[in-house]
Amino acid sequence: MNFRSLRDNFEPDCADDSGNKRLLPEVVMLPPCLKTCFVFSAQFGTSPRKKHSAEEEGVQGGADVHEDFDILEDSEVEELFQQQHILTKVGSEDHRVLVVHPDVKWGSKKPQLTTAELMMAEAVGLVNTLQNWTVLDKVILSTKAPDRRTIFGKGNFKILTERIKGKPQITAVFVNVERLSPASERELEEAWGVKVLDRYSVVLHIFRCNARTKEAKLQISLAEIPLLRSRLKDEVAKLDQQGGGSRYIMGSGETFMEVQQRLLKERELKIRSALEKLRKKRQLLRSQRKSREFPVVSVMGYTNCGKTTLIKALTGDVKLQPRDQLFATLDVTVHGGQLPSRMTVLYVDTIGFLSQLPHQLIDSFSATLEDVAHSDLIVHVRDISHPETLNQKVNVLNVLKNLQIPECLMNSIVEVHNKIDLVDNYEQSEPDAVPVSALKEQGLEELKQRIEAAIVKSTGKHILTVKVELSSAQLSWLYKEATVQEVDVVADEGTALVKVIISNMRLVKVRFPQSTHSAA
Ligand SMILES: Nc1nc2c(ncn2[C@@H]2O[C@H](COP(=O)(O)OP(=O)(O)OP(=O)(O)O)[C@@H](O)[C@H]2O)c(=O)[nH]1
Ligand SMILES: [Mg+2]
Repeated sequence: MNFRSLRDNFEPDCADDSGNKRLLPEVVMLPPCLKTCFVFSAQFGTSPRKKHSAEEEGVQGGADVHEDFDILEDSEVEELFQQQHILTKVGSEDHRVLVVHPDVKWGSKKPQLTTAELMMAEAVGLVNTLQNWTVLDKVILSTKAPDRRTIFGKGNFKILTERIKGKPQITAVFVNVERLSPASERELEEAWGVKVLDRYSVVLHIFRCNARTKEAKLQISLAEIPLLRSRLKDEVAKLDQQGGGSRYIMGSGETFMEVQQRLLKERELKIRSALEKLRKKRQLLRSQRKSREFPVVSVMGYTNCGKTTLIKALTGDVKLQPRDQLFATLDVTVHGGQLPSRMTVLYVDTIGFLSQLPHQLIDSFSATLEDVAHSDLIVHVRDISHPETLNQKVNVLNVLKNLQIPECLMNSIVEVHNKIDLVDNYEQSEPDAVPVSALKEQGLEELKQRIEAAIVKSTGKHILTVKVELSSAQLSWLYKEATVQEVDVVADEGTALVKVIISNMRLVKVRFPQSTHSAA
């Protein structure tokens, strides 16, 4: 018996004690491959048929979940997202870039688990992610003290300067360090006569180009505040040298610096309060999802490892658009999918991680990542074909630790080795990892089974089949309290075998016979 006929057959049973017609299980608006099945909501009510679609809960569809947030005007967000003049140095123009990687060979600043060549490759990848930006030249130069203003010692600095001067086509130099001080940036720009960028400004620029939703735009604007602050200090220091920065502005009783700082503070407060509004909405969506008992699976991993592709393969959501680009996904989006036992889960697509991503950048995205701490399971996707796959794993786990993810979630992470199609003779090095190719849709059934087992464990759910008397209220109780997966009516007995997924808490209340009981 299929679910549609079930729904038709059992409609008369769905009246509550007061005689009101109860809500029937609704079709959840899931991706096309799932549309044929019904998800029986635990939501019964006395109100007229109120549709509880997954879309209402922020489940996609593909369209951007946060676009539905109507609590903030577009113009309000756009105003806050407008690039500030102190930051326009990255601007909208195209760039021909020289990438320089300072290689620290000794001491505590020497990077572990990676090489200068791999770090250079990642820096080049960042530039190539930007449309119309090209890498014209690249060079690795050693340095003992990357913190000094000119990054390099005299000899290497001279070599670099000559190289830049010898290529007049170069419009910008990307120094692959986390953050340059404004004074250092200014000194280098004066010496080289071109724009000088660090990792923070390049990543921020990528974020700016990829931001689609209000939340992403606000988070980026927030991440820019520290940059604005340090640049402001530098500008004022420059003005002071010319004898102007600390002067009072006529009639205001404030110096130029004080006015600018006040404006910046006001801007920061506006952004934070706008983000807080979105956060409240997010909390609401989260609690709605919880009350519907859809388990939530957060899909995390290094940028470009294939998170979006994997969710697309698991859910069939054709609107998802994986891209060979760093930070293609900047917004947390939620997509419904089904596990082997027909349990519906919500996959959360998240922003990717990057090594040496400045903390302030991560902090500004922490509200987005708040959802992760509230999920039932984390799936950690790794690009197993990447030469730095191990380093990337360490990086992701470190960020997760810093996000204060509950220990039980950290201990139950399902690790996925993605892109096995790109590895010749792939051999599983870590027995607990699940090998897949999200692109070629290989290994997905095994992965779904692993996810299901982990979800059942983490949520304390049970999958069981119970026998119900059709003349009693047992069936409607199950519809209300559990996820009904299958109903087999034994017509001459007046009974039905009902396969359900039920939480531990509700299981205690089940008083009718269980024919099979698989606490999976
Ligand atoms: N060959 C191969 N390519 C894959 C596989 N999975 C993903 N890709 C490719 O890897 C690139 C990145 O995929 P995405 O799914 O956008 O990666 P992501 O982790 O969501 O990236 P960000 O959102 O930028 O962090 C795309 O070009 C995908 O087609 C796979 O299993 N095999
Ligand atoms: Mg993505």
